[in-house]
Amino acid sequence: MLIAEHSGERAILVHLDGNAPELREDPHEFQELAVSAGAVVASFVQVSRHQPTARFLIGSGKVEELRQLVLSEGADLVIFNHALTPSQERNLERALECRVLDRIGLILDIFAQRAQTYEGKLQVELAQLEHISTRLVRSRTDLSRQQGGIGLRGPGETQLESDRRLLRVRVRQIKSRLEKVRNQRQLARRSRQRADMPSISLVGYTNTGKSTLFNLLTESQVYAADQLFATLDPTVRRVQIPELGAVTLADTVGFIRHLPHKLVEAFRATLEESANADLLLHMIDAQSPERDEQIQQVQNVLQEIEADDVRMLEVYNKVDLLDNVEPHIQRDEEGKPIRVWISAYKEQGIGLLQQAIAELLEEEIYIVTVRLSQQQSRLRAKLFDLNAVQEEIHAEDGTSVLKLRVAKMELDKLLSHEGITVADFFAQFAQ
Ligand SMILES: Nc1nc2c(ncn2[C@@H]2O[C@H](COP(=O)(O)OP(=O)(O)OP(=O)(O)O)[C@@H](O)[C@H]2O)c(=O)[nH]1
Ligand SMILES: [Mg+2]
Repeated sequence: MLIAEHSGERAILVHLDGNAPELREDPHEFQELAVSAGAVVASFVQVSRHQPTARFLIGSGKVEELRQLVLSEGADLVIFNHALTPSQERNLERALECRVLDRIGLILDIFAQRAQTYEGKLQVELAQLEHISTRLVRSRTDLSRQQGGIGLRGPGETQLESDRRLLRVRVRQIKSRLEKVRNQRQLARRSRQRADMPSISLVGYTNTGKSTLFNLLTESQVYAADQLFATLDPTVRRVQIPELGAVTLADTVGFIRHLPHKLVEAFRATLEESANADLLLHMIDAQSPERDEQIQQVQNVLQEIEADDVRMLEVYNKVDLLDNVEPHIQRDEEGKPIRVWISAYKEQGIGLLQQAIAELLEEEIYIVTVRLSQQQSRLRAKLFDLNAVQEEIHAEDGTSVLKLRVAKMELDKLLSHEGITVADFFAQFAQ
């Protein structure tokens, strides 16, 4: 299943044209996926087939053509740009005498190659095992039907039984390990929240430039490349936004259309970081011919992970490749930034982006200096409990001057417990 082990394998790509929704994949993206997995494209075959067949997905005449092509090209594997059922995959492998991979297997393979962290690796392995296990179950049914079942509990089936048992054990093991890692990550997230820094998550279709922007803003060196799914593991860094202060910025895995459901499941936990962010930066490749479709795909996934109600700023990237578009901020009727046009690569419009981020997040936090007397020691203690105090200066007259930076919601809650309105608090204490 893994292409990784022998990168540079020669692959024949098969893409079906058709009207059915599951056939509406992008042939260009398919090539990029295959290359991202390390395959050498020996041949690209476009098959027009309005009614995919159950046995092979494609017609048997086409299967024969493909078999010839496998021979003449000396191909190592044939990759389909669509989901194959386990039995289609097996029928094709037999007929073509060659390894066959479907779209899900291909994406899983790329994920397996890219995963860096312990958690990422576990997630991919889980998705792969689950992908394999459906295939094992089906082959057992096929086998018993073929052999009539009676007296045929031969070694084949025993092997399958024990394979399945091993799979189940491994799946359980991975799930419990994942649970542990996730608990740790949640703790880390809580402590970030306690530090009371607004959090920003970069989301978007794969290859739109998220990591390029991340590196630029955080002055770090996350892997950015002209490959699909260059980033798999979320990276979180602290960065200073002028006019705003410190925030956390997370780079995340890129999305893709028809992301296999198993993978959305597997990466749910990491993507959920995005659902907890104060602001999403939705990176968009402004010059992609597939731009609108990609935006829609990302919206769908955001909905699935329940992050669609998080405040969002669209970042139209790669303006350097567009004619007649300069970096700028687009605003809604109320004047709120909704879209920023930039080039992360050429470092154009970055100041505008930071400005738009500051404007959007400023609404969420108070940054204010207050002077409290000794009578307000209780209030002072509560502000410290909230981690709202960035700096304290004790004045000679016994008052203390506090530099506050606090989420609006949290301060509102605290003050209402204390029986003070926000307006009164500012009127009495703000400097
Ligand atoms: N021309 C141009 N290319 C860009 C720009 N920003 C990024 N790129 C290129 O786009 C490609 C993808 O960039 P990445 O930053 O890896 O994209 P990503 O969104 O992190 O991709 P995944 O991690 O795969 O989701 C790289 O080749 C970048 O050099 C830009 O503003 N202009
Ligand atoms: Mg990336």
